[in-house]
Amino acid sequence: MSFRLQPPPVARPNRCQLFGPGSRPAIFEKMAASAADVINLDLEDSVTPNDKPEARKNVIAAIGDVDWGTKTLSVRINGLDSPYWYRDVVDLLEQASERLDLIMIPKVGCAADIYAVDALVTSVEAAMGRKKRIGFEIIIESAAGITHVAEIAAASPRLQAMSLGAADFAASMGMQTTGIGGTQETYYMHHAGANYWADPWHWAQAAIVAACRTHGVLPVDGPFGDFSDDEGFLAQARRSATLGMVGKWAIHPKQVALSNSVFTPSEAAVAEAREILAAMEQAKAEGQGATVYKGRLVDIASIKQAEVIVRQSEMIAGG
Ligand SMILES: CC(C)(COP(=O)(O)OP(=O)(O)OC[C@H]1O[C@@H](n2cnc3c(N)ncnc32)[C@H](O)[C@@H]1OP(=O)(O)O)[C@@H](O)C(=O)NCCC(=O)NCCSC(=O)C[C@H](O)C(=O)O
Ligand SMILES: [Mg+2]
Repeated sequence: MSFRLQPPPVARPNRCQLFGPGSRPAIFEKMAASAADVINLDLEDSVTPNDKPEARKNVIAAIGDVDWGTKTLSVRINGLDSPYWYRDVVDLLEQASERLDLIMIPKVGCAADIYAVDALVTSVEAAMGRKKRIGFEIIIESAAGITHVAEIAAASPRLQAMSLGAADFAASMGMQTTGIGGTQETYYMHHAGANYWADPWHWAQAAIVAACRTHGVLPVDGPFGDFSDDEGFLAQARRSATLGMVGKWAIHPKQVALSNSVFTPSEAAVAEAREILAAMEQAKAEGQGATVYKGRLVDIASIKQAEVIVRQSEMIAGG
């Protein structure tokens, strides 16, 4: 470990973030009744320009009126390249109840984007005498965003989570696909007459996880567009979890249970992690830094790996 310790991220469950357009208030109660840990009411790309003012009003009313239980409640504002974002921030912080937890900033390209929103949020919060400090979550979904991901992760103490937005990311990168996440038919290796699919999102996810873990931010996988493909969603989510991401978006309610199933450590995984911790306690008592568990090496690093799983499960049980 470096002299600089890796800061822990905020301790709250973030296994699934369920999205819904702010222009569709009929689904807000259904979102609140879902098993998602985080609710994202959208003012950005799922809302047409004509509907933006009405969507803003719907969202502001729903923040106070709907019973969101213990969920983390987030609103995705419009991008800084639009004429809408400042009004989103001002109206939300002047009019919405203190139940609002987070603002999600889309299409972040550099740390200064977050600085700009932070300055406006800080000013309106102070002017309104708001007691609860709003947190931020952001989306990496452009070539600039992934290039500057490390400085973005360090940009504000308000920053709690960072997602990969596969659709805008693919567009910004000029990728030849209209798919949102998951396997891409044309991304494969060919060997001895057979095709082997590779994962075009892997490098961006790994960069996001590294930046987030360095700065104590939760790394989250974004949308999987084909909501009729459960197996495809599960495969994508399992890869993300294996890389260190803590959760995934749902763009349809049927994806919530899938996401929760992947990002909740299984009983077997937790039991094994506890056994590894016990085996290492025993090894320590015998003056050993390493031992054998089920025929494989476990050592001091294994303690940290096992603790990740136990901590996740305890935090989810407590949350
Ligand atoms: C995708 C949808 C438009 C589908 O809506 P619909 O046609 O109504 O679906 P169903 O008929 O299958 O709905 C079944 C029941 O579920 C309710 N419902 C639908 N959607 C939601 C929801 N999001 N939350 C809760 N409940 C929902 C329906 O009302 C039906 O209920 P009932 O009649 O009582 O059975 C729609 O799901 C939708 O709008 N999804 C969210 C879209 C969105 O927010 N997109 C933005 C995020 S993704 C993105 O922005 C890309 C990213 O930035 C990137 O760049 O990668
Ligand atoms: Mg997007």
